Amino acid sequence: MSEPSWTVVVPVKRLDVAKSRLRGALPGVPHESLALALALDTVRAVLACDAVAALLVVTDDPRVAPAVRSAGARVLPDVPDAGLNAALRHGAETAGGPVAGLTADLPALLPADLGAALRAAAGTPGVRHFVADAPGDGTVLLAAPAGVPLDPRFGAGSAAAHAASGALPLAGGWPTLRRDVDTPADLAEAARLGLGPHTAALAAPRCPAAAPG
Ligand SMILES: Nc1nc2c(ncn2[C@@H]2O[C@H](COP(=O)(O)OP(=O)(O)OP(=O)(O)O)[C@@H](O)[C@H]2O)c(=O)[nH]1
Ligand SMILES: C=C(OP(=O)(O)O)C(=O)O
Repeated sequence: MSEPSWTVVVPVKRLDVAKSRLRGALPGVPHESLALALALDTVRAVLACDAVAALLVVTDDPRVAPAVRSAGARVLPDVPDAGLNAALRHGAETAGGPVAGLTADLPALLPADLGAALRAAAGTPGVRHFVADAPGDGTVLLAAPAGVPLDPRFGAGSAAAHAASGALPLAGGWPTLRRDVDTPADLAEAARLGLGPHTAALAAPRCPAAAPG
C-alpha cells in the first residue's frame, strides 16, 4: 500500500442553495437530502482511499459539518459568498503539503479510482495536474504538489482553464472519479456505475407495486 500523502480539500456549498440543476431529480426526496448524500458518499470514498492522509471539508452548512466530522473529516468554515475557487484556495492554504481539490458531487466514487489518479498526479514533481469530468469540459480533481499553489479555476470550461494555467491533464480512465452529478441524467449515469450508500438509499427504486391478480 502506498504511503498516504495527499490532503484532499472538498468544498460543500450550503445545502439550501447547492446542486440547483438537480432539483426535482428524485420526486419525494427533499433536495437538501440528496445534496447531502452526494457529499457524504464523496467523503466516504475519500476517507477510504489509501493515498489520502487527511480530508478537509470547507463548509458553512450546519448539517454537513457534523456529518462529515463524525465520518473522520476535518471541517473548515467557508469563505462566505466567495464561491468554489475561494473555498478551494482557503482549504489548500490551510492544508499545506501536497493537496488535491475535489468536487463534492461524486456519489459513485471508488477509493481505487481516486488513489490511482493521486498516484498519477505525483508522477511529475513540481507540476499541477487535473482530472476532467466525463464530458471532458469540466474538472473533478485538481492536484498540486507541496510548495505549488493550487490555483483553482473551477466553473464553466474549467478543464481548458486549468490547462491554460499550466496544469497537466491526467489521462486515466477512472470512470467513478470522472462522473460528477450536476443533472438528473448525470445521476442516472452514476447509478449505472454504482452509487454509494447514502445516495443509493435515496435513489433506490420504490418497492414495485404488487403484481395484479
Ligand atoms: N464551500 C463551497 N462549496 C461550493 C461552492 N460552490 C460550489 N461548491 C461545491 O463545489 C462542488 C461543485 O460545484 P457545482 O457542481 O457547481 O455545485 P453547485 O454550485 O452546488 O451546483 P449548481 O447549483 O447546480 O450550479 C459542489 O459539490 C458544491 O457543493 C461555494 O461557494 N462554497
Ligand atoms: C465546478 C465545475 O463545474 P460544474 O458546476 O458543472 O460541476 C467544474 O467542472 O469546474
